[in-house]
Amino acid sequence: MSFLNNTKIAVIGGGSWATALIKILCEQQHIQIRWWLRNGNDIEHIRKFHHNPSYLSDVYLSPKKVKVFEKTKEAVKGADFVILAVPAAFVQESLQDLNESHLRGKRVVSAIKGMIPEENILVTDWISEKYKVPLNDIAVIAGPCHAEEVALEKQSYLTISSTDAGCAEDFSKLMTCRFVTAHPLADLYGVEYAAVMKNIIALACGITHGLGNGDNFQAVMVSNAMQEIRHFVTALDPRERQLSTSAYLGDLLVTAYSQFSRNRLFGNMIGRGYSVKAAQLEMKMIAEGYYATKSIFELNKKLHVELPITTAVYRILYQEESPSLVIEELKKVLK
Ligand SMILES: NC(=O)c1ccc[n+]([C@@H]2O[C@H](COP(=O)([O-])OP(=O)(O)OC[C@H]3O[C@@H](n4cnc5c(N)ncnc54)[C@H](O)[C@@H]3O)[C@@H](O)[C@H]2O)c1
Ligand SMILES: O=P(O)(O)OC[C@H](O)CO
Repeated sequence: MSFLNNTKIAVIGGGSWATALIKILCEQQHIQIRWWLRNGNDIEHIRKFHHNPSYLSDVYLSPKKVKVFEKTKEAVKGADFVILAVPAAFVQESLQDLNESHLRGKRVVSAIKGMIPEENILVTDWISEKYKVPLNDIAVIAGPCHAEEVALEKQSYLTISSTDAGCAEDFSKLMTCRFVTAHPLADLYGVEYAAVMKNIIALACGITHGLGNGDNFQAVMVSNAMQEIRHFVTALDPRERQLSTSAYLGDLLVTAYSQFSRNRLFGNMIGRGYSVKAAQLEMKMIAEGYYATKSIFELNKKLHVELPITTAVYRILYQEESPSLVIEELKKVLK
């Protein structure tokens, strides 16, 4: 019997990505999914009707495979893998009832493309420091993949990155199904930082589009962004990496250009004149790039890497500078 049979997976989070990941996992024949959501009404609804009423409500969630829990402690009980799929800003609050013992012996997979705000550290580092999970038992899910397209069963690709090849390979098998191909990769930090930074770039693309700039300028910004990502990631973790592959460039492209991108949508509202508060209130979904901008900007105070796009977004979001003036200045430094 392969390890895929009867694998128990806890999923933490009730948003679109958690729902999409559960849909992918439900493609495995013998699997037990233990799902924690914070919203009690959603829990009731899923138990009764087998759909998440708040996100991707068309997705059927097989009751034979999916059990829903009110408490995180219950959800992680006996799990082989624990997937974290809440926005980074809420991960501490979501896991507050857990201690080291609850995650002992389990592999933890972060599906989060963000950093812990205030601490400015990667989610994987936070998990390994706070819960003493060995780094080799930690992985991240990356790649150009929107939950909305998973719901529609559109062919998608994921990258599972870990410092441990076995951990990445095992989890890739669980994530591969009729409409998803998952590949393992051994670049935990590179993949995770690139995923955080692409959200800032998508926000910048949204801002410039909202201001009336076109595809020509966006193409220049995306290509400059790859340099920005390369320099920053290399300063933190120097090594050979193929940044033109889907885990890095692919993810940046889908976020920068897709109609489904939360970060681009959020930026677009800012470009059209919304305040940060108004844009956040208007969106039911979370734009990770808002928090990431501050974390990367703060982290860079020690590294001093040239980050013109991130700096421009920081000035607009956190220093309330005029989007049009900041983007006009940015145009002078991009090549
Ligand atoms: N949606 C995607 O296509 C996609 C793809 C890849 C990665 N991700 C990543 O997955 C993570 C989750 O994003 P998502 O798209 O599922 O989010 P979402 O915007 O669809 O849903 C918002 C989530 O935030 C939770 N939330 C909102 N306010 C909260 C609060 N005050 N306290 C605690 N939780 C709160 C909601 O319960 C819900 O789980 C993010 O890091 C995102 O970058 C998303
Ligand atoms: O494109 P966004 O801003 O919705 O982010 C979602 C995912 O990170 C895409 O891979």
